[in-house]
Amino acid sequence: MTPDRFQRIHQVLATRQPDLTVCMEEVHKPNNVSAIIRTADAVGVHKVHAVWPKEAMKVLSHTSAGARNWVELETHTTMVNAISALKAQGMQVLATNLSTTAVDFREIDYTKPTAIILGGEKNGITAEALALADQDIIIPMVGMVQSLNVSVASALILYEAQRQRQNAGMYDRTTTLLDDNVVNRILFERGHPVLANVAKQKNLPYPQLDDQGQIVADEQWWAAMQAKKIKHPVAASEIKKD
Ligand SMILES: C[S@@+](CC[C@H](N)C(=O)[O-])C[C@H]1O[C@@H](n2cnc3c(N)ncnc32)[C@H](O)[C@@H]1O
Repeated sequence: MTPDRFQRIHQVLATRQPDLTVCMEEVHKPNNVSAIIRTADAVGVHKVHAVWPKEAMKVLSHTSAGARNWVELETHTTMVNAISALKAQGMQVLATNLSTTAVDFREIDYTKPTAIILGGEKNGITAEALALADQDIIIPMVGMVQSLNVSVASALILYEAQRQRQNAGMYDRTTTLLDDNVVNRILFERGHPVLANVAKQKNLPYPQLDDQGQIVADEQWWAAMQAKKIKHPVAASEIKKD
């Protein structure tokens, strides 16, 4: 990994907001999923959540957009599971809902740990998710059309969150809030993609990286690589043996 690339990844990770996320409830159109993930990346969301309508969506979502390489995706089998996981992380859960009781999305304090639930294209958010959420929010509309596209709605809300967090200095960081193990994994997968693929295919643990993002292959890791007869030329050149 070049020093420039390492610096760039480092800067991106420093501005990640682990306590801001979206949860897609049965959003099924790949272009919408991609657009939501792309906006999430742009405002510094580290991980998005989803409950997919069909099993097949899992594969689809994993191959959707370039931004998917930078934003983690956690899938849940039900909204009950998803919302309880988000609440367990201390997040306020906001349900985007086209109802008269929902509050204007700009009235919310997004500097608090926040998860935004987005509903499916056809049916919107389910009654189950609404019952579990802490608050309904709405983007006011005065036109003839009843609703916005779900990815547009997510972008408007995420950018309001970004604006508030920027004003609060929450992006002015030089070190990341993410866990060391998560940072190590991201730096390895993004900084050494060929070798990371080999490690994934061969089911090998990831090596530790030094403070410049270079691989430090300890004896055990090196032995595991040798045992699997890994001879990939890039792999060999990327490893700094202890
Ligand atoms: C196309 S809309 C779903 C419309 C659906 N017929 C309904 O009644 O909810 C898809 C999703 O986009 C989001 N959305 C669209 N317009 C919105 C608005 N004005 N306020 C808040 N969320 C909105 C919500 O997450 C919604 O579930």
